[in-house]
Amino acid sequence: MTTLSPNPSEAPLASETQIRRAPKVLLHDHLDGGLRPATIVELAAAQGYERLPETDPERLREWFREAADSGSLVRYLETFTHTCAVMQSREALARVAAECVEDLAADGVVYAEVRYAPEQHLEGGLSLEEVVEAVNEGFREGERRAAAEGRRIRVGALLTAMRHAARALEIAELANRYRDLGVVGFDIAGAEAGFPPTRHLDAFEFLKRENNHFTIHAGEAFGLPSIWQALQWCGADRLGHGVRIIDDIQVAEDGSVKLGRLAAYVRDKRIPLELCPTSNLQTGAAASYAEHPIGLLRRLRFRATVNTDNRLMSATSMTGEFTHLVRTFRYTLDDLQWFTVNAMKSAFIPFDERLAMINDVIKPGYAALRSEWLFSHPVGVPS
Ligand SMILES: O=c1[nH]cnc2c1ncn2[C@@H]1O[C@H](CO)[C@@H](O)[C@H]1O
Ligand SMILES: [Zn+2]
Repeated sequence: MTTLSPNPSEAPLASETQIRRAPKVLLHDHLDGGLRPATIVELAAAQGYERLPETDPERLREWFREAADSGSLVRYLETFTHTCAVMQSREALARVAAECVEDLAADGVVYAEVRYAPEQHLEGGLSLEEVVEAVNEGFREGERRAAAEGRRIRVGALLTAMRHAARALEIAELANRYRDLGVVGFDIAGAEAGFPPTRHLDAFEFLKRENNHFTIHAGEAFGLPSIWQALQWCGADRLGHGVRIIDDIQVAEDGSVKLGRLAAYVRDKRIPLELCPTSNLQTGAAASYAEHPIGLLRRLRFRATVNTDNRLMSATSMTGEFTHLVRTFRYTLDDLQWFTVNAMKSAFIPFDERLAMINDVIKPGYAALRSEWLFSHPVGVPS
């Protein structure tokens, strides 16, 4: 008896090599959370920054992972002092941005929205505009280097305002000014508890009047009220994390599920959730991969996406995140394609470009991987 196709109920799990080669889309990645450790060490030495906790790149890599693994978002965020410290000149910003794109392309990411807070890069005397232009220049350089290596990637910038500060309107205006110049949207980040998104209502109202796009970090360290405000007061297009929407979902002992009004709204309106599993384990938003709400949210068909958040602090990559999920939830290539298409549908670039990415890049990429088993054995011989 020959097998015509893999039994769907036993579809093979994606291997790590397949996952790396699969086209991936990343919506939530911080530029200042993804530096190469060797670059931090070099930039610090060149700039005379003497406060790095380690000067050996491998020890520094480990220091970031450990320091970020505290169970608290506030402690996690303290580690960014060192990355931001070395990102204060045009050259440093362009270099970090170019390397970011190269690293994402090598990981098989075909489209990414990378965010950073321009207001955190002014200590060397740059203006907000110069910061944005330096990062854009780096992104374009990274795309060219990736193309020269035979890798295709497109990267858009999201400008973040820090929620404890008071510059959100200014940063939103900056995002709007650079809208057709490499910046695709706006975000707020930083410590969540005590800094509700409604503090920055003027920025969100401005962007809505301009028909512009924004996401809001909400429902990570703080729960449903933060998600509710981000959506119903501020009008966010997407939720950065949003993982705590789980607090509004009840699963009974017989397995039946009841959604509260907010969770139902999020699912019905197809609000994208920028989930970042490893980051959530570090900040205490989830106890383990197995208990991470992404399993349930995927089953309930929320618009769930998979993201890295901070590749340095979380010692991760898109391949790493997908690999953890495949091992934990036994996801197949079909599941990974589902997350990827969800992410591409939720990107802030124009609809026709999203559609072309889905139909001409993502689906053919997964189809090629899925069909490999056909060519792994001679005709007439059972696989
Ligand atoms: O998971 C997160 N939650 C909230 N804020 C974050 C997270 N990761 C990074 N940042 C903050 O965003 C700034 C701009 O990139 C970073 O400097 C960090 O303070
Ligand atoms: Zn984040």
